[in-house]
Amino acid sequence: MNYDVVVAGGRVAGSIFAYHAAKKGLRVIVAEKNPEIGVPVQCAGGVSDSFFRSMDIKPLPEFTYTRIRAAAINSPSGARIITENPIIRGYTIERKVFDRYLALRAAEAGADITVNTRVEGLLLDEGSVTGVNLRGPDGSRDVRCRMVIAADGISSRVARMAGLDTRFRPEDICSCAQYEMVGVDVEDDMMEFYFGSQVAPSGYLWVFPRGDGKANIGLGMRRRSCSERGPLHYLKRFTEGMGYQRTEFVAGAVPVGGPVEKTYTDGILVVGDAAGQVDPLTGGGIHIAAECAKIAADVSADAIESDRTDSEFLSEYQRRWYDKIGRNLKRSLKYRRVLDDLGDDELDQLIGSLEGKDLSSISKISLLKALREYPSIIKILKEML
Ligand SMILES: Cc1cc2nc3c(=O)[nH]c(=O)nc-3n(C[C@H](O)[C@H](O)[C@H](O)COP(=O)(O)OP(=O)(O)OC[C@H]3O[C@@H](n4cnc5c(N)ncnc54)[C@H](O)[C@@H]3O)c2cc1C
Repeated sequence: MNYDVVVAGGRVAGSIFAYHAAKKGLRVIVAEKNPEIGVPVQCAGGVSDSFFRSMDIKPLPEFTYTRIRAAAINSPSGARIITENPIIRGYTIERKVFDRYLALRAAEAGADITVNTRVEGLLLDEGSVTGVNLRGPDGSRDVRCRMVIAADGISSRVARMAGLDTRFRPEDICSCAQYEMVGVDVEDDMMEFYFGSQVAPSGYLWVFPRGDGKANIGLGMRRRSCSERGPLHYLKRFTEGMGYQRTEFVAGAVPVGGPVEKTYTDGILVVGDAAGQVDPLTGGGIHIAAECAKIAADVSADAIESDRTDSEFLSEYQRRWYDKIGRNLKRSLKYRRVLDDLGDDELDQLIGSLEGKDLSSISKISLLKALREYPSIIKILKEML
């Protein structure tokens, strides 16, 4: 069968693209190389209310664990700020179930889904995509299509096959390690974040509750040299002696250097982690991947309807997603770089000076006033605010 679009990758970006494209009447097939959608998990599962609102998805009990209302930020020496800012509100979710839910939703909208099937190559005619080569359990087959969506995760091979540069510099990749643990003493509605060179150098450690004493405890860090210890070392150190039981281990990498320069070319759009569409400060990518996938579906439908799958027409995708989230990603990258330069003492000063204050209502001026004894922190905040 011929398709309008072949999607490489069947997680958040791929399935949300497929859902919206199929709804618009496109013939779509999603090829996922793993035998099961959403497995292995590579996520802590924190998702904001705004994701569910903007994607018109109900936070169903089958994939949500706990309702999140607050976040605690812990400094190296133990100072602690708690924020109940509405942007924190959301859920912890089970990605295994959630990713499968998204794929089924796409299938119900009319997309074909095939697992255990890898996009192995692109079929090109004078530089334009005319199809893909798929490799699955029954061998290899060519599928004709008019467009390909590279939703194949960090450092997308599929986009690189089309000549796009989707590589990230090693210092812009956050390596993560996470345990699912039981018997954890954590409040069900609060995410905990820990900073400092002893806990997570050039990154942070998280504790995301899953209810009934279960939690995802993980950390992400950018390694600046090969001799530096990796995230697993710090994760073991943090959790050792706490008496919690480990029930799952997750490892993964997140691109945190901002998006790749070009996310389209003739017949191809790049979406999600593949395009570096991740918040560089938090490493959160679910909401951003989803927004960009929706935009990609709109542009693909227009391109196919007007028989214009050339690079010039598809540049509209980059313009639209950049308009929507480009500025936020740039600002987050700037914040991340500022935080990179903070030593433990400055983190202590910054977090300590805000302890006990209501962060959701604090104004920029009162924040700067409260910090007047710390000129170095004021300098940092002025860059951030
Ligand atoms: C440890 C960790 C914790 C995280 N926690 C959070 C969090 O709490 N909240 C949040 O918002 N974000 C979080 N993220 C980031 C988030 O998981 C990603 O941004 C998001 O999953 C990106 O989705 P995606 O669909 O773009 O890519 P991916 O999830 O990487 O999916 C790509 C898919 O493509 C498939 N694939 C690859 N190559 C091919 C091919 N050639 N053919 C077919 N299929 C292929 C892969 O098997 C995979 O299923 C976390 C990431 C990590 C590593």
